[in-house]
Amino acid sequence: MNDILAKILDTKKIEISTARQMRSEADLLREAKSRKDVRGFARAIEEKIAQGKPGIIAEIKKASPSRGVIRKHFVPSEIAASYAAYGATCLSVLTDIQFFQGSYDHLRQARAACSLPVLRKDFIIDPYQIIHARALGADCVLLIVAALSPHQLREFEEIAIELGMDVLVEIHDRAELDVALELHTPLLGINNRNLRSFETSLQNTLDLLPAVPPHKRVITESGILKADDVALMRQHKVDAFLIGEAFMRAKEPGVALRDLFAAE
Ligand SMILES: O=P(O)(O)OC[C@@H](O)[C@@H](O)c1c[nH]c2ccccc12
Repeated sequence: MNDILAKILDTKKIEISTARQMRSEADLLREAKSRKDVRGFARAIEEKIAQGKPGIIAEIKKASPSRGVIRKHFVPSEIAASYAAYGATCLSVLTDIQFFQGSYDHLRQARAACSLPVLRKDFIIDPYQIIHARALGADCVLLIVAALSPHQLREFEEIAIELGMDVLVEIHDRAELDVALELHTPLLGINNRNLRSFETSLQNTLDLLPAVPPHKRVITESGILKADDVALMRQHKVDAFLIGEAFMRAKEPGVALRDLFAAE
């Protein structure tokens, strides 16, 4: 696996073993369980869609391996407040340090600045990170099928649910879809960006749609940049979106969100 995802996952292993030395899993678990402040992530999306509006997960990310630095003026609390003011449904906050210039503090600050449910956006390969997510305040975790075995996916979903969080399972192709369908979560993210090559095509969501059973909530992820992209997805009954770059490049991210969905 000589690709970007493989590099990220190798780095994660080191990050996690260092984190474990700083703080034990048992200690983290105590903190995670003592928090009684979970915000319903999946529920927020369903409520929006029930009102006939799109569910919008607005992402807070400073940089990415494919784009470099996306946003120089980066204040997570300001961005979160702006998203909330202009109608975002949920937040997604990158906590990966090495490749996305994220941080745990970004998540804490963003969540404290609004009342929206928050997804910890990271590459989860160890239960420690799920427990850490809740200790930080996350309401949902991302599980990437390309990064995990079917056994790990089931085990990790269990741990997240046990802590009261929702799970967004991310797929990229048909084989991954079949694995994801074994999980309980209704939230199915179809990434238009291949995490191995970083190429993006919205056609990826459209191609996989017919194979998705009706009880799953499809969230189209990555590469949604213009109103036409939103319209194309809505025509195909895709009502939930995960969008980062298009908002992060704008002066006022919330305004960009409102404008992108002005026709909806
Ligand atoms: O910035 P974009 O193209 O709107 O994409 C957002 C989000 O989908 C993307 O950041 C993403 C999707 N899956 C991921 C997994 C890890 C890191 C990042 C991601």
